[in-house]
Amino acid sequence: MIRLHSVSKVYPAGARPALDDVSFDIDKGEFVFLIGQSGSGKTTVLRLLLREEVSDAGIVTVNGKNLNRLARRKVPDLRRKIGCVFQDFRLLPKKTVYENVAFALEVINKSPKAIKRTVPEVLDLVGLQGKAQRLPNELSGGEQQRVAIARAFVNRPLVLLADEPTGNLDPDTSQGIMSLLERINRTGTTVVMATHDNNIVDAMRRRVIELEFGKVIRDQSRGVYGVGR
Ligand SMILES: Nc1ncnc2c1ncn2[C@@H]1O[C@H](COP(=O)(O)OP(=O)(O)OP(=O)(O)O)[C@@H](O)[C@H]1O
Repeated sequence: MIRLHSVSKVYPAGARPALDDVSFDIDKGEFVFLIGQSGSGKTTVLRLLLREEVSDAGIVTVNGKNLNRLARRKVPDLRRKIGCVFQDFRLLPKKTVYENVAFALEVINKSPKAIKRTVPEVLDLVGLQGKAQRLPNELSGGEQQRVAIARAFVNRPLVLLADEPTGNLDPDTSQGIMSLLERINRTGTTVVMATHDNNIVDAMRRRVIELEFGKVIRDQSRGVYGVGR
């Protein structure tokens, strides 16, 4: 589903490469943690997968497409296959929960009928039944992240990328968000999550890819946060 082959990335203003000869494969349906200190390159990996950045060397492949060669007009198609969740939720503040999720379908021209059917289904899935008419600022952080996940997942993407999704949440709330991501993963969606949260990584025992100064220093199935360095 995802392949990085000898990928390097140097930002124009960057003193050293953000990624330096990084290679790994992620199969369809895997759940992978990307860990590493601040600045180790985790977000850069996610940005390459979304084609927000292009690698300087090596090949990035998503769903069989070489992103280095992907025409600009094909980028929206790629992004439709990838849902994204961030630490800071990024909801539209003046839209309700329902509208935030519906908007993700409106922009890809889904019919009003399909939207009416799908949005309540996905709000149910994330445990927000009954909160559809709330505004984001009327929700807790955990609930806001559930809306963000609903929005990312409503289009049934092949891949869900999550950049520190629990970074602003307390441990209990984080646990709930992780259960939800696991559920989404069980539907067959590949999940790649960048995180600093050692408790979560240790509890989940999923594949761990660790970066340090832009290099992969560990790639372990059923890994924990701090072992194997
Ligand atoms: N737009 C940019 N221009 C210049 N350098 C950048 C840019 N974005 C990131 N970098 C640098 O690239 C390196 C990798 O950054 P990246 O954001 O991928 O790390 P990260 O592991 O996600 O960090 P964090 O955990 O803090 O989010 C860092 O040295 C960072 O300073």
